[in-house]
Amino acid sequence: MPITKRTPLPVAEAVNKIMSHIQPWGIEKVSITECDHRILAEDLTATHDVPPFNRSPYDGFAIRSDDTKHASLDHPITLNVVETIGAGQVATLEVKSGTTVRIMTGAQIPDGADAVIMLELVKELVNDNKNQIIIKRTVQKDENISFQGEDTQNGTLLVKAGTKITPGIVAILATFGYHTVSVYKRPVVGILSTGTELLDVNEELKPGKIRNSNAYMCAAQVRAMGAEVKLYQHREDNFDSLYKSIKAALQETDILITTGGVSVGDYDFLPEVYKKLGADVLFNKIAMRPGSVTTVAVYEDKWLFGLSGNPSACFVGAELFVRPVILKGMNLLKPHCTVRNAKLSSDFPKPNPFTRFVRAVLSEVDDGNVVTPAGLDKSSSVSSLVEANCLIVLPGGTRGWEKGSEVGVITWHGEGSEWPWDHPLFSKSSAIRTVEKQH
Ligand SMILES: Nc1nc2c(c(=O)[nH]1)N[C@H]1C(S)=C(S)[C@@H](COP(=O)(O)OP(=O)(O)OC[C@H]3O[C@@H](n4cnc5c(N)ncnc54)[C@H](O)[C@@H]3O)O[C@H]1N2
Ligand code: MOO
Ligand SMILES: [Mg+2]
Repeated sequence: MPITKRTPLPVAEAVNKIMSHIQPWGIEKVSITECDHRILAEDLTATHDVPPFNRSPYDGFAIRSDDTKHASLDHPITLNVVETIGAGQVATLEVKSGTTVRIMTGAQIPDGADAVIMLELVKELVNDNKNQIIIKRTVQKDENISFQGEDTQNGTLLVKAGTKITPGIVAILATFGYHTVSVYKRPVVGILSTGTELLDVNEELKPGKIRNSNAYMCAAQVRAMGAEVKLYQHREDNFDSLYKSIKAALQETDILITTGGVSVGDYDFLPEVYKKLGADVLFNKIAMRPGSVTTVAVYEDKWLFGLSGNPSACFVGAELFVRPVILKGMNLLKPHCTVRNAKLSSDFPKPNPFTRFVRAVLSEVDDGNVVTPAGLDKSSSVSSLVEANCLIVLPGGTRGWEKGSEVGVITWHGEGSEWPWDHPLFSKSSAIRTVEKQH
């Protein structure tokens, strides 16, 4: 018989419990071509100045500015072109008074030169078989020179460990010669859906059956979190087969997410599976909606997430609880969902005995953020997940919220947050009337 008596834990305590069990996933070296979106396990410090030498930002002529001191429309000056260099070439001659080196963008400024004049601003001619230029204006010392170190100086800390690698960071890696880089390992996350009613995506509907959407949804969420997914064939609600499949999956995964079978029904076998495994169940009831039956357990050095079978509850469980385990284990500085504040665009009249996470659409308007509940607010809803880009967080013990209320919002987009739960995000409104908390 399933365990029917459960004590709901406040969300903050549930997240806290999880955080105190997280171990780092370890470090590995990966190639610069394979490091996108990975989390840096080392600080990136400039190992030389950028640019490493003074260079020309234009196609033009490297000159001595002093030569142009008296140049004007009425008194043009003439310089002899002694050499031509492109980027990657270094001049062999020094620029002496009366001479110039034709220089292309990116080439090192030749010795003797202290300025560059653009091609368009000179007149070129050949005189007596010699290439010459005529300049009709003065050029200041240091004009049009990109100086060594003006971008970055040797020794500057550019990116801290714990940062997600972006294309810009890849440019930094390449600039400083990192063909491999230390990153945090990605945990292998197994996903195994349970339910006799489940069909695979390629199967036709049959009476009483539905297609398994949770596994594919969770896989997409987990990949977006940067972990590796191992998708298992869904299983029927049969204790022996579930126990065997879960035990086997735990051999090859760091985290095993199951969906469904975690509540108190006759065919909800996950609680018994945890028992037989001897897993340490951190909690099996949370004071939240949806996803109140979300169960998290640790077994040896593995994690078991028993997410609800209801699609929206499953989605919320993954964002709230799986996300920080994956990301904190990679030492990401901000492993939780991003936190925002917004104004509610319409009444939300439902009472909230538990903290409620309402799927919603957050949009920025001129005078701040506005948030609108998305679609059917039932934990079984799948359609409300289409538009939703955030969850409104409504504290437990309230009877409903009026349009215009300031509410806290969390979103899986954005930079993440360090710890969204230790201060109330939430939400002031004259509309709140508190109710007795129900368990
Ligand atoms: N007497 C009680 N009944 C229920 C309680 C309770 O406290 N007492 N809790 C309810 C809540 S809240 C939720 S949420 C669900 C959770 O149920 P389970 O996690 O045990 O999930 P199942 O029973 O297997 O399925 C629930 C629902 O979701 C559908 N489902 C399951 N797997 C998938 C999938 N992979 N893809 C799409 N849809 C899936 C399933 O067909 C059911 O409709 O329990 C309530 N009951
Ligand atoms: O766990 Mo249920 O999703 O609270 O409805
Ligand atoms: Mg059930």
